[in-house]
Amino acid sequence: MRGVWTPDRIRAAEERLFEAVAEPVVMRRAANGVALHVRRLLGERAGGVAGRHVTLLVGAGNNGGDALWAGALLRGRGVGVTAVLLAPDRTHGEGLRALRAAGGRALAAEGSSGLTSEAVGALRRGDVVVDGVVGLSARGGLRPLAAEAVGHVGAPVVAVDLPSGVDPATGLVEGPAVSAEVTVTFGGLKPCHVLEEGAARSGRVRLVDIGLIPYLDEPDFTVLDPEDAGAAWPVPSPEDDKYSQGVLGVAAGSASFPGAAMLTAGGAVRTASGMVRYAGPAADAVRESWPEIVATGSVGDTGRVQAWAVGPGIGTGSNGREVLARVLEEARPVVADADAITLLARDAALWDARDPETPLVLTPHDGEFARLAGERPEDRVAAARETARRYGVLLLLKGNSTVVAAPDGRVLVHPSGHAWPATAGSGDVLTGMLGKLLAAGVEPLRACGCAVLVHARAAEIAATGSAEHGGRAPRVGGDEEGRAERTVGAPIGASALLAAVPAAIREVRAAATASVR
Ligand SMILES: NC(=O)C1=CN([C@@H]2O[C@H](COP(=O)(O)OP(=O)(O)OC[C@H]3O[C@@H](n4cnc5c(N)ncnc54)[C@H](OP(=O)(O)O)[C@@H]3O)[C@@H](O)[C@H]2O)[C@@H](O)CC1
Ligand SMILES: [K+]
Repeated sequence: MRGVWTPDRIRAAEERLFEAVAEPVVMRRAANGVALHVRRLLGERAGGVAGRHVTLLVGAGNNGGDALWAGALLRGRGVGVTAVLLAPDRTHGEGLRALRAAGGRALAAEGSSGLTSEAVGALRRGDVVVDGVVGLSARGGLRPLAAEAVGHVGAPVVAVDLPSGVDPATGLVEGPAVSAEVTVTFGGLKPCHVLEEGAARSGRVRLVDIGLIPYLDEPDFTVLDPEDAGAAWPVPSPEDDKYSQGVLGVAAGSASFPGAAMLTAGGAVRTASGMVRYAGPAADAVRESWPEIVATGSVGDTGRVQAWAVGPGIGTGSNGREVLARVLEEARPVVADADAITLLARDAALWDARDPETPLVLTPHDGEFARLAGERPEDRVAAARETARRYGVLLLLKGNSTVVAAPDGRVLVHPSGHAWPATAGSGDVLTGMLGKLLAAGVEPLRACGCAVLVHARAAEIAATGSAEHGGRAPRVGGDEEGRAERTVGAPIGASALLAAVPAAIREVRAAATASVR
């Protein structure tokens, strides 16, 4: 599990650190980390370090200072280094002196009409480009000269702290921005590394210890790693029977639209052993697809369950409303998706059926969220947190970066880095998976985080066939640590995702086992 801190809180921790350790010492630590990861990337992409060429794109602040110091260190390893200075009269003085003393070159980016041809040549020549344009103090989209320079970068980029052009606090991008192969950040992750377009633009994020950790407070939110999901995933113990592992009730689909029922129920069956009961008009179709499910026609006939998954395909008319009200009255943990969210958004009386002490998880995409909150989410973390608090629910806001907020203010984010789950019926599978984790007694916020992570990984496995490669996706360029965007894949449907859920579970469980060795 990794913490994520807002830029303001990182800065506050930095202030406390600087009372104990001189600022230039901290900057040298940061630059050491940058130089290390540049060397690694040169090894991967240029086949070695000495004799290769690195271009630094340097802005006016300390972010540029980090890049210049890293350049000086790289000179010491025989790397040719050219710094392109976007603001020569405001460049970090000590960093520039260090680079020049080490034999690096520096040139002004701007000529009489935009970028000089020398600057363009340097940006094109680098085997790796270091992005030191702007870091934590970034405001708005890239300035025109910086934007023009970024447009000429063709080589793989190591971003210092964050990819320039990405808003540090939200991950949103306005106009041109750097797409990094590797982002080297300091002390703690920032929201831009895991949210919105920033997550994909950050590439592989590498955290460097600059001595900040003791000065950081509680993180603003956290990111689960595969080993966290693996450690929490329920598996039967020798004392277990089918009931003790948690029984899930599924109320989804209709006679004319049985697909939602089959996918939701399937998500539950593939997630954990134990038992799944189905209640609704698609009982025959569900029995046929999933003979292990006990299927009945209505919620009232279902028998005891430990949790409910309700909503996909139940409709938003009176039948759907009745099903949802009946499920809520049982005072068991509930995951409510799709039509159930629409019903809850427009019918305040439905909330009266709910026991406020019992966990209720809502899993909206942005459109459904707008029905609940009155507007589409902009700052997704703040929006999810506020809506979770207002309704007293766990709010799982689906998207490329999925945000899960608990009513007590805790937030988990899952940056999937790929969009393979964006396929019809995929949300139904997630609802079933999450319901089964709730039925098994997994703490609700963690259950949400685990379900989202495994669901996203299952989609990736289905799209790329990566489970056939020993659990690792085949990567373009042979980079085993590369991110999902560089994975070769083919579009999938939700049934393929569902079929890959066990492989994804095995993978996270293997990661958990490896991490305790
Ligand atoms: N404190 C420390 O010792 C440590 C700090 N560390 C490092 O320092 C970084 C923070 O440094 P920082 O605060 O100096 O600001 P920084 O992000 O470099 O940018 C400021 C300049 O950029 C400009 N600018 C703004 N927006 C822009 C845009 N959209 N497009 C283009 N330009 C834009 C703005 O220009 P102005 O508005 O003045 O014209 C301003 O002058 C942090 O990310 C980390 O790398 C590490 O070494 C650890 C120790
Ligand atoms: K940067």
